[in-house]
Amino acid sequence: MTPKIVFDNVTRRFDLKGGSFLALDRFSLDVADGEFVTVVGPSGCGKSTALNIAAGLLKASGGEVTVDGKPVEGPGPERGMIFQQYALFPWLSVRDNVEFGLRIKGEPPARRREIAERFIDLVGLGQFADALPKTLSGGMKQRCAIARAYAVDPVILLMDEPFGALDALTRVQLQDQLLETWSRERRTVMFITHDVDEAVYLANRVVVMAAGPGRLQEIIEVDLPYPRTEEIRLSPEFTAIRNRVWHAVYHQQPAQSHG
Ligand SMILES: Nc1ncnc2c1ncn2[C@@H]1O[C@H](COP(=O)(O)OP(=O)(O)OP(=O)(O)O)[C@@H](O)[C@H]1O
Repeated sequence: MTPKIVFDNVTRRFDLKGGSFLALDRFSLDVADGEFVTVVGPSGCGKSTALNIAAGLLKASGGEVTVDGKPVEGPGPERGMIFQQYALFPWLSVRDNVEFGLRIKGEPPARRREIAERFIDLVGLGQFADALPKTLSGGMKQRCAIARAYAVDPVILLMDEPFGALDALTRVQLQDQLLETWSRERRTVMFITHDVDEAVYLANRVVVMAAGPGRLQEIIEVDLPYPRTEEIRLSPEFTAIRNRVWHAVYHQQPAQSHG
């Protein structure tokens, strides 16, 4: 089967005074349709750079990203992006935030409302549909951002540390909610995190990156069944995979020099 997203030797340099900085060096990865891939690695290893190139927010200096075989040339409605900072419109209610993308898509009002309600319920914000973002907790805002991203029906979700700013309990709840939504509304997900447990708990595969320059280090299969549960999280099998990922992230060899 053709992969959904292909990173083919993607390189990104940033211009600096007196030269350039290699942020991502020949990064290659295939993400299958419906797959949940998490990306971990030390700060500065190019995780966001890679994701932003796939989102079409940043251009590659070399190589390319394709989605369904077509080169990414800019943002597109089939790719939804969720950031750590919730990026909600503060003057719009939860419902209007979720409806926003549908409005741009040209959905008629009744249909917008119906879709928005479904996703607001799905993330457990049914009672807060009329609330403004400033009255919500961080976790609720992030659930609203997830509902908004899902509502426009992107086949791909690109998530950059979406739970990074949340407390541990809310984080675990949102992980379960995201997996539940993912299993119902099957999407291809690429999810950046600094949290090794989160990376293993969510993923089919964990992509470990290395810094200096940013590159692919190792891909680790997570051979654990879905639905993921607390039992799985506490199982020796989970711990074994977590330890492998931990080792790959925290005991990296320096890059081999290449001309
Ligand atoms: N616009 C830019 N100009 C110059 N350098 C940049 C720019 N954006 C990113 N970089 C550099 O590229 C490298 C990779 O950045 P990136 O944000 O992709 O890393 P990351 O792995 O997502 O890091 P973190 O985990 O800290 O968020 C970093 O060293 C960063 O300083």
